[in-house]
Amino acid sequence: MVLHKVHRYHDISCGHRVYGHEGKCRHLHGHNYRVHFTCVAESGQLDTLGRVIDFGEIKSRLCMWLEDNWDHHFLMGTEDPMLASLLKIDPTVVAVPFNPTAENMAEYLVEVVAPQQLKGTGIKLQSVRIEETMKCSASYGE
Ligand SMILES: Nc1nc2c(c(=O)[nH]1)N=C([C@H](O)[C@H](O)COP(=O)(O)OP(=O)(O)OP(=O)(O)O)CN2
Repeated sequence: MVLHKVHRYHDISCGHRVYGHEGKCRHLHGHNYRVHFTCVAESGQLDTLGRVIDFGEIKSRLCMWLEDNWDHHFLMGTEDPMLASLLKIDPTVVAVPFNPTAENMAEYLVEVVAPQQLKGTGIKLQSVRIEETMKCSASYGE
């Protein structure tokens, strides 16, 4: 099937640690993440103006979710034993239902966040790619 794809990225800064990591990533640290969103529509399914979705809608529905929920927050998995102590120190720590690797963050954005944020638009978020550093990224999607 031939698809139209539109892309937009957004930059956020987050703290995290990878609980159980064999090396230095088990320590508290942070990244300047670049999150790439890709939305799709089938050929013939563009809106009356010829768009998959307006770029501004990706910004307001997906990029702003990142800005409001993850940017300048510390992401910590609910299974992480340090979560309770950290929440006492800073209640803005965000408890996420996964170990916050780039892979799990991308999957959560596609499977949980996008269906809520794009509800009513008929648009599907096909994939997310997260650059954790300029050298390393993970993607999830079709
Ligand atoms: N598949 C994944 N591997 C790793 C993840 C991840 O999300 N998915 N995350 C990390 C850490 O968060 C770590 O901070 C990044 O690791 P690494 O690239 O090793 O660290 P640097 O960018 O500092 O790389 P150097 O070139 O060694 O300085 C680890 N792995």
